[in-house]
Amino acid sequence: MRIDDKIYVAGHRGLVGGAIFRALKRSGFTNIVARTHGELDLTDGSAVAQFFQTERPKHVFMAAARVGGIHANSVCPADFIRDNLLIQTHIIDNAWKTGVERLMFLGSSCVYPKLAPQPIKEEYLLTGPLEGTNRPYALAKIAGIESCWSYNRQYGARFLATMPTNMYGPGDNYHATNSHVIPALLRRFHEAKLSGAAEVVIWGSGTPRREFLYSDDLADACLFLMTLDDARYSTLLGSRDPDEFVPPLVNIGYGSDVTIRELAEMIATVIGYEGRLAFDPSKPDGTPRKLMDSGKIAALGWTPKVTLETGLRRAYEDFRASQLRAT
Ligand SMILES: NC(=O)C1=CN([C@@H]2O[C@H](COP(=O)(O)OP(=O)(O)OC[C@H]3O[C@@H](n4cnc5c(N)ncnc54)[C@H](OP(=O)(O)O)[C@@H]3O)[C@@H](O)[C@H]2O)C=CC1
Ligand SMILES: C[C@H]1O[C@H](OP(=O)(O)OP(=O)(O)OC[C@H]2O[C@@H](n3cnc4c(=O)[nH]c(N)nc43)[C@H](O)[C@@H]2O)[C@@H](O)[C@@H](O)C1=O
Repeated sequence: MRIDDKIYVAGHRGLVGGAIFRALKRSGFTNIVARTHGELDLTDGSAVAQFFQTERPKHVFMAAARVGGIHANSVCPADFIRDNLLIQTHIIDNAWKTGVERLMFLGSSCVYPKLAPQPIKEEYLLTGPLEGTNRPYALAKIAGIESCWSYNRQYGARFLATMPTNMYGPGDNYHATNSHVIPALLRRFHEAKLSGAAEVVIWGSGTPRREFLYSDDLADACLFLMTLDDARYSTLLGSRDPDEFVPPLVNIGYGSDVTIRELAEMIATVIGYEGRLAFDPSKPDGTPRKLMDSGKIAALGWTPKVTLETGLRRAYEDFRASQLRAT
């Protein structure tokens, strides 16, 4: 990627797309194109075709998707599989048709089997059943990986799929029920502190383990991969032989995980909440553990910088700023 190449960031107002957009600006990239959801609905195939024909970006970061936490995935499975299949199919196909040179598709660690051995290596994809709450979303993401691989094999495209772990950071979705665990608990503990509530209820048993990566670190990893020299980038693009199971896939994780109880305790400390923690077993736990093996990207020279404690403090500042903006 050269500094003046035209780069399209899909989903640039989201958690991840926003971080990628900021990282590109910080790194001096001058020709970034972006559209809000209102300006370009990526589920509309002809609008997407028109956009690519007109703008002709050279590189694409695909951070637009229907995204949500365990509850949103459980109650809207049709929306998650439909929108994600449509968005990614339209972008990938039009990127190929208009000669995009490098494209990064963002999947998620939920593509791996529910009971995959830990830490999860890229090669564990499709080796076992998926977790139920997010199977439709995960299957769409697996189709995205297979699409990148298929376009690489059939058309010589150079599309790469990255699988980030659970993320958090500035601009997150702080909705009380549809969000991921970190933004949800930042809100809940903050409100409990303000109201003097004696306890905060946390969904599930508190025993599932999760690996959390700060969004600016993920953006840094995405730029790192997209700016690799051709020789090293080419090693990531998957096997030419469909029987050799090497998809164009790279895990991006933090390197260690915590239980949801430990996470809640950290958030309580960051916020200064001193009441009790209660657990609600009627809510789903989801996958028991999904710690990824990020050895492939580490071997290329990338590691994360922001610790979970620092990231949680920054995320809480962002939550408070978002509250002030809303008043
Ligand atoms: N957050 C996480 O923990 C993780 C995220 N990921 C992946 O990272 C990527 C980005 O996720 P994240 O930033 O968290 O999600 P967000 O919900 O924060 O952002 C998604 C963005 O996509 C846009 N978008 C959604 N639907 C459409 C559409 N039909 N047309 C145009 N734009 C659309 C949204 O716009 P609007 O809000 O206006 O609808 C929003 O800007 C996704 O591919 C996700 O799977 C992977 C692992 C973990
Ligand atoms: C990124 C990832 O995000 C989702 O998968 P998930 O890892 O289960 O993410 P989550 O953040 O929603 O929950 C993590 C854990 O935390 C517990 N938990 C406690 N209290 C709250 C709570 O208040 N909200 C939420 N959301 N979870 C809570 C919750 O019960 C679960 O055990 C998928 O959509 C999937 O598609 C995906 O890719």
